[in-house]
Amino acid sequence: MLTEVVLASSSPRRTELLQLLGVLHRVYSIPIDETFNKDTSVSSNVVRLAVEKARAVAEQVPHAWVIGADTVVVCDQQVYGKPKDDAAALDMLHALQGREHEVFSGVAVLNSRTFEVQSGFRKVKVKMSSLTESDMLQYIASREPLDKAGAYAIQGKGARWIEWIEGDYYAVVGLPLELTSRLLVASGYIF
Ligand SMILES: Cc1cn([C@H]2C[C@H](O)[C@@H](COP(=O)(O)OP(=O)(O)OP(=O)(O)O)O2)c(=O)[nH]c1=O
Repeated sequence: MLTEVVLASSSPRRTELLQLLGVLHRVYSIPIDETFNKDTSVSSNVVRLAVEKARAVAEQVPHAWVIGADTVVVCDQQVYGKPKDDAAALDMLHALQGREHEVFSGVAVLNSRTFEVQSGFRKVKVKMSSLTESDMLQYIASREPLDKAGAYAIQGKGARWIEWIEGDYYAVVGLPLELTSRLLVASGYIF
């Protein structure tokens, strides 16, 4: 019998999104090495990292559904995670502005009693409008880009420059909710 849901994430957005579903949970995050493996696809990397985040927590928490997730932005075969500083954020915004790119979000639900895993990913196309140099510098000065993959937040001030998306909005924010619900149900969670 599993007794609780644990979100293995330090992202305040992910806990807010999980709350939208009405899934009571606590947050417990253990940092892992998030280095991408260049020999495998982006989708398999985000799924692997989601599983690793969940597994690290599952080792400490018995009898839980442990949820892990990972989100990256891809443009021109370049993979963008969270920028390490302002200069990296500026480089990312330069690369993405005026272009279409893809957001990949992997999710894993791990049963910490059996270590059985349900996992998957969502890919979303996003079109960002053109930004001036001053738009980018002002946006970085707001600090919003610093903890976001691709250096923007669709759910924040970055929304000013999102022309359209094709796919699950919640996957861009960091937790695809339809997929997460499906994985929870497949793991025996009852809504
Ligand atoms: C593209 C985009 C990303 N993001 C966020 C979602 C994720 O929090 C972050 C990507 O980094 P992740 O490494 O996926 O997650 P994290 O470091 O924030 O949290 P943890 O690893 O502990 O789970 O970027 C947005 O909030 N809005 C957006 O529009």
